[in-house]
Amino acid sequence: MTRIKCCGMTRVEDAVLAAGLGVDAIGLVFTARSPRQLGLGHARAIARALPPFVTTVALFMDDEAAFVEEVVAAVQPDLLQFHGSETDAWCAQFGRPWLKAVGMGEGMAALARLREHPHAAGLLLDGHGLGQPGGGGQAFDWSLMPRDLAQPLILAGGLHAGNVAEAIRLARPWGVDVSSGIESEPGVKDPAKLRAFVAAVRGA
Ligand SMILES: O=C(O)c1ccccc1N[C@@H]1O[C@H](COP(=O)(O)O)[C@@H](O)[C@H]1O
Repeated sequence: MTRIKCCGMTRVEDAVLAAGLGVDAIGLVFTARSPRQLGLGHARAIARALPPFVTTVALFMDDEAAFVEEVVAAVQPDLLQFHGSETDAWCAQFGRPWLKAVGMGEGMAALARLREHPHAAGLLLDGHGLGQPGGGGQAFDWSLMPRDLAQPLILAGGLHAGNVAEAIRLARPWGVDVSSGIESEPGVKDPAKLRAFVAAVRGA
């Protein structure tokens, strides 16, 4: 069964709906390089509204270590997600499991970077280019998804209800991650798109 993460949640009701639909993980964005950035109190309210067995993921992009620690202390996320140029050793300092996002915008040239994060709990392959933020609905060539890495691979970038089944068929990921593909505008999730996305993954 393909796991589902819905990222960039900004409203309690959207996160609770996603959990009720069986979504496995909810992403909360803390980097200032996003229109979905949350304050600590807001993020805590969303995290506390979630039922057991739903993973909360805190997303950062080249943020200061002190800021990451502040978020960890206040929100107690289950998993961290790093989207910038963070090294394997830097990501390890928080004593929490993490996902390392790698932008696949450069195609084959990006594949080598996937091997630079052996201690990440999983690798998230996103459609953006090197140094660019995600969350913009940019897909990559799914046939580039490697088959020889030990870590779970999460497919992200430009997914929506209309293409996710084909993406799963081609890339065979451990999980999928979606943000803008279930929104009506940046940061505002659309319940109908969310339902359709979950149904498409379950039907794949
Ligand atoms: O969501 C954001 O605003 C964001 C900002 C900076 C880095 C990553 C971000 N989101 C991540 O981008 C991917 C794909 O998003 P989309 O589905 O293409 O809109 C996803 O992993 C989000 O976690």
